[in-house]
Parts: sequence; C-alpha cells; structure tokens
Amino acid sequence: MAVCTLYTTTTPSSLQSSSSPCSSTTRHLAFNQRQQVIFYSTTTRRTRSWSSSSTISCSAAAAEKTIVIGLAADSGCGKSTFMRRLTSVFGGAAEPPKGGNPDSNTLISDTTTVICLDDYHSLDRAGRKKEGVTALDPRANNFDLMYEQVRALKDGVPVEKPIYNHVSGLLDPPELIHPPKILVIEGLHPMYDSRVRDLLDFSIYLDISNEVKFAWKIQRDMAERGHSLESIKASIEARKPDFDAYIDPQKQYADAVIEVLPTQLIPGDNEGKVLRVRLIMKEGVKYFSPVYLFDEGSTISWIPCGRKLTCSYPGIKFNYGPDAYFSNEVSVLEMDGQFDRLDELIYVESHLSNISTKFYGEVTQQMLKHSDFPGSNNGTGLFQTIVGLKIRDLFEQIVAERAGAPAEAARV
Ligand SMILES: Nc1ncnc2c1ncn2[C@@H]1O[C@H](COP(=O)(O)OP(=O)(O)OP(=O)(O)O)[C@@H](O)[C@H]1O
Ligand SMILES: O=C(CO)[C@H](O)[C@H](O)COP(=O)(O)O
Repeated sequence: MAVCTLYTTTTPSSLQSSSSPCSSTTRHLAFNQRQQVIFYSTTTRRTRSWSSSSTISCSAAAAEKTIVIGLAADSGCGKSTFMRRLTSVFGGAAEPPKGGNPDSNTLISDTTTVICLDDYHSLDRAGRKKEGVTALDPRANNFDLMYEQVRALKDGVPVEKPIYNHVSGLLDPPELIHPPKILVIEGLHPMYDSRVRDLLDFSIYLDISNEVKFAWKIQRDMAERGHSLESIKASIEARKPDFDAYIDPQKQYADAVIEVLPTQLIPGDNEGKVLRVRLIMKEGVKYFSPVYLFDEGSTISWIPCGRKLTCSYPGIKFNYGPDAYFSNEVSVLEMDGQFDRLDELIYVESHLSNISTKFYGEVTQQMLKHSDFPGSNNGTGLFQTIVGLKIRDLFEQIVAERAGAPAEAARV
C-alpha cells in the first residue's frame, strides 16, 4: 500500500462531506493498489490556506512500518551528541528538512528521522511564564498530538508536526514529516505518556547525575553561551522539582539506561571531568541481548591498564554483572576512568561480546571517527556507540523478521 499526502484547496468531491476548506485538519490519504482512498486524518493546530490546485506526494518508505526509538533526558545531557553517534552508525549525514524552517529541530538522514519532542510544547515561552509552569511540566506539552503523530508515522502516514522555535521561544508553523525507516523521538518526555510509550520499539534514558549535569552546564552555558554561574545554578534549581516529578521517573521504563556519575577512582572528586558510566540493560527485551564482558551472567571486575592499554592517573576500571533495576532483571556494564589513546580501545572492544558489530573493531572505528564529540574518551561515548550498534541490530532483526528471513548481519 502506498501512503500519500494530499495538499489541496479543492476538497475532492468524495470527501466533501468530511472536509472543509476552513477546517484545521490536514488530510492524509492512503491509497491501496486500486487507488481507492483509505481515509486518515491528523488534526493540526494551524489552519491551512487553500488554493485551487492539488498535489499528491507519495512516500516510498511508507510501505514499511516505521521503527520507533525513544530517547529521554533532561536538557543539556547529551541527547544531540548521542543522536549524532546513532545516525553515524547508519551512515550518511543527518540534516534539517531541506528548504524548511532554519530553526527546525528535526534531523533527517537516509535511514533515520530524529524529532525533538520540544516541538510538542503546547505553551510557548511567554505562555509558560504567564502560567507559571516549566517546559518539563506535562501541562506545557500536548501529549494527545504527540501520540497521534507518532502513531501515524509508525503506521506509515506523514504528519504535519509543529515546531517549537528555541530561538524565538514561539510555536512556528508546522513542518511535513514523512515516515522514515527509523523514527527517533528525543526529548524530555518520550516515555511519560503510556500511549506514546507503548509505541516505542526500544527506549533509552540518559541519566546524568546532578554533579555531572552541573559541570556540563557550566562548561556549555558559561563558556559557550556567556551565562553566569549564578544563573546556571538558579536554572538547575528551578527545574529540579519538575525534573524529579516528570522526567526522572521515566527511567524505570527504559530498555537501556546510560547512567553518568562522578568517578570513584579519585576520592572526593567533584570536578566532573573523570566519569563513572554505567550501561544498564534490561533482560528479556525482544531483539535486544545485553552486552557482556568476558562471560555472560558472571560478575567481573577488570582493570585493563598495562601492556595493552595506556592509562594515566587515575586509570580505568570496568565492572560487569547481573543486577536489579526498578524490580527488573538487568545486566550492568560499568566503566570508570578515561582512555588516553583511542586507537587502543580495540583491546577493550575485543573483550566485550554481543556488541552487534559487523566487523572486528567497528566500535573503535566509530569512536575514532568522532573523537571530537564530547565523551569520546570515556564510557559515555563508548556506551552511546554500543547502544547505536544495538539499535541497528534491532532494526535489522525486525526488518528480517518481517521479510520472513533471518538477519544477514554477522554479529560479533
Ligand atoms: N559525554 C559527554 N561528556 C562531556 N560533556 C558532555 C557529554 N555530553 C554532553 N556534554 C556536554 O553537554 C553539552 C550538551 O550536549 P548535547 O547538546 O548533546 O545535549 P542535549 O541534551 O542535546 O542538549 P539540549 O537539549 O539542551 O539541546 C555539550 O555541549 C557538552 O558540553
Ligand atoms: O528543557 C528544554 C528542552 O530542551 C527547554 O528548556 C524547553 O524546550 C524550553 O525551551 P526554552 O529554553 O526555549 O524556553
């Protein structure tokens, strides 16, 4: 079945009864092979202007069901960096929609489309100020529309998604989003609403501890955006109650959590430069088998520093083992410390199993390719890369299953 979007002023006669040129409904029409119209509609918050011509654009990718990935984290916690690592695993560059709003938050590559859930803010900056709510408060977000549109995309139907403009703080006119092979919904609330949560094929939560969040915020907002230390502290404090109430609890639903904590290798460290990073992987998730170190299910503590891995102070330590997380059975892989030489990462990679690489050294290659990304010398970059490879593997398994054949990818 081809799925097409109809942009028209002249309402087709067959739809006259259900359509009005003044309505705020964008009509998405699905055609079956005999060109009969299967009606589908998505309500948008904008009234379309109607002219005399009609254009029908068909999306080739829509014949396949879109796989939906959710990535949750607070602002400034590395979502964009993770997205760049993920899209790189699939190849090709991710860019904003061509010819669209220059302030669009969407990133499109051949395989993936990343949409930012800030686009579902129902209140703009002034509106939030007036109502006295933060962007983290569910009352500032339109979960009905989020659900409708993610469901439509999953079903292969294009949508007109609103845009929240981070520059102006206003809600801009919507942009057309076609169903991709992989849709990533990233932002504050991908797992907050149970209807949206149920649409996710895989979910990730970036759990950055307060100490580290503060260090990153200072680094970015002070150094790059000219904010004062006091204003950064005040902004973190102001967000905290809503963060604790609405964002943090989502981690219980995530299939994988990347937890970022201060190092334990330097007693009393509060600089936030050396990090202890934990990859918490839920057991029993379809199409996802946790990564392991040396021997699956055992408990391992490993210091790889020595002849094959150069480490300066305070060194590197890995831990791996089974655990429980919000009453779920999980496997946890932990790395504390940072790499001195990324090319030597191959030594660590060769001791990890189930990493879903297509060739020996793929993790190291990805890390070297993006050595300028934040976190490339520590567990954040390593685990984000591995989760990217696991998502590719999950995607290939689902596609292969739909085609009725086992996945071809040789997995290490
Ligand atoms: N792994 C990391 N190690 C060190 N610093 C990091 C890491 N990830 C992110 N940062 C810091 O946090 C900043 C924000 O990262 P990024 O833009 O990826 O986050 P984000 O969640 O997309 O932010 P926002 O939602 O505000 O756009 C970076 O500029 C960097 O200073
Ligand atoms: O938490 C956020 C998600 O990135 C932003 O703070 C939210 O989108 C509000 O944006 P703005 O800073 O433009 O008021």
